[in-house]
Amino acid sequence: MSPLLIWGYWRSVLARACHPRFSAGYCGASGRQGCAQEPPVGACELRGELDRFGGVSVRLARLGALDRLDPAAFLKGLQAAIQQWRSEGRIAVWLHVPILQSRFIAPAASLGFCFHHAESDSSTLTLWLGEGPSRLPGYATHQVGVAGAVFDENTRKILVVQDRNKLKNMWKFPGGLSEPGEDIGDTAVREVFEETGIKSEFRSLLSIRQQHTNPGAFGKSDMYIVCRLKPYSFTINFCQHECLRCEWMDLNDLVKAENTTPITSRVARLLLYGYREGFDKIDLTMEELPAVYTGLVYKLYHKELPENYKTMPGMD
Ligand SMILES: NC(=O)C1=CN([C@@H]2O[C@H](COP(=O)(O)OP(=O)(O)OC[C@H]3O[C@@H](n4cnc5c(N)ncnc54)[C@H](O)[C@@H]3O)[C@@H](O)[C@H]2O)C=CC1
Ligand SMILES: [Mg+2]
Repeated sequence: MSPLLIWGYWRSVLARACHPRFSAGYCGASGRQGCAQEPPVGACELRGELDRFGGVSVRLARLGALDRLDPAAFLKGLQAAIQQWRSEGRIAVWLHVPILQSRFIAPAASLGFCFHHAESDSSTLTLWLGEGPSRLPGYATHQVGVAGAVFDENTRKILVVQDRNKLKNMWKFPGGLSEPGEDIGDTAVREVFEETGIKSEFRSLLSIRQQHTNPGAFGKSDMYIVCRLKPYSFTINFCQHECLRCEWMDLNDLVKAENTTPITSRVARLLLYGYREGFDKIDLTMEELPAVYTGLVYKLYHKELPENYKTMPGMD
């Protein structure tokens, strides 16, 4: 296909996207106009989608002939489409760009698009078309780190490490960054095992620290959560890449230690309190509950609620 023909093809795709039919239905929607009613074949996968807030989502991966379209032609097409979307009262455009078609990012940016977020194989740009400042939600704002305070009640020992590659050698709890879709407790158990070789199980959540403009979080905010874990193996086999030292330390010694971080020292005191007065004083325990609308489940963490309070209909 000549560049002109390709452009003609793509323009017709955009025209289809801009056509009132576009605003009346969208691919995959259980609405008035399903894909089956939309000639020609393939048109529905080439169209943008209208979201429930009045924004338009355009997925370049679905526009096949785009492989051979040059950025200047894309710029013109996008300009015309934006004009159309404005006239239709659309509030925003979401442009999803596969990494191999990143040459379209600069033309989009020249029309006012900004990065919203990127995944490993694509980026998403947005353009606000509505009144006033953008009301589009931002992307992820925090990195989540989780540490495991592995405490052995029988010996009163707590598992601590010193990180390699740190300027100061401070005792701290083993831990690391949560992976996408990973439960907090699972992160703690996994990181403890990877860094120390100790097997453990989740007991409770003890503390949450929130810190902004964290250098370790690429300047974003950091949420650092410490969990109480119960060990069921005791032989240390620590990771030489990540840790310099690892040991079972008497909890009292950690409370008194000077070469430790403030958060470790505070959580050590919390554990000592729980050990002496009962862990129910310090534990936020976890329960899995069903999400009302999505059919998914979630984990809820809070102080233990007595059984009769869980089921009681109300209070006078
Ligand atoms: N107060 C405390 O006791 C401390 C809390 N934290 C918190 O722990 C969480 C992160 O835990 P980590 O143990 O750091 O994560 P992690 O256990 O997932 O380890 C990160 C790994 O990535 C490596 N790494 C980091 N940046 C790198 C780079 N630019 N190039 C190559 N390798 C790199 C590190 O050497 C380490 O091996 C965060 O939430 C942080 O705020 C971290 C240190 C101390
Ligand atoms: Mg770590």
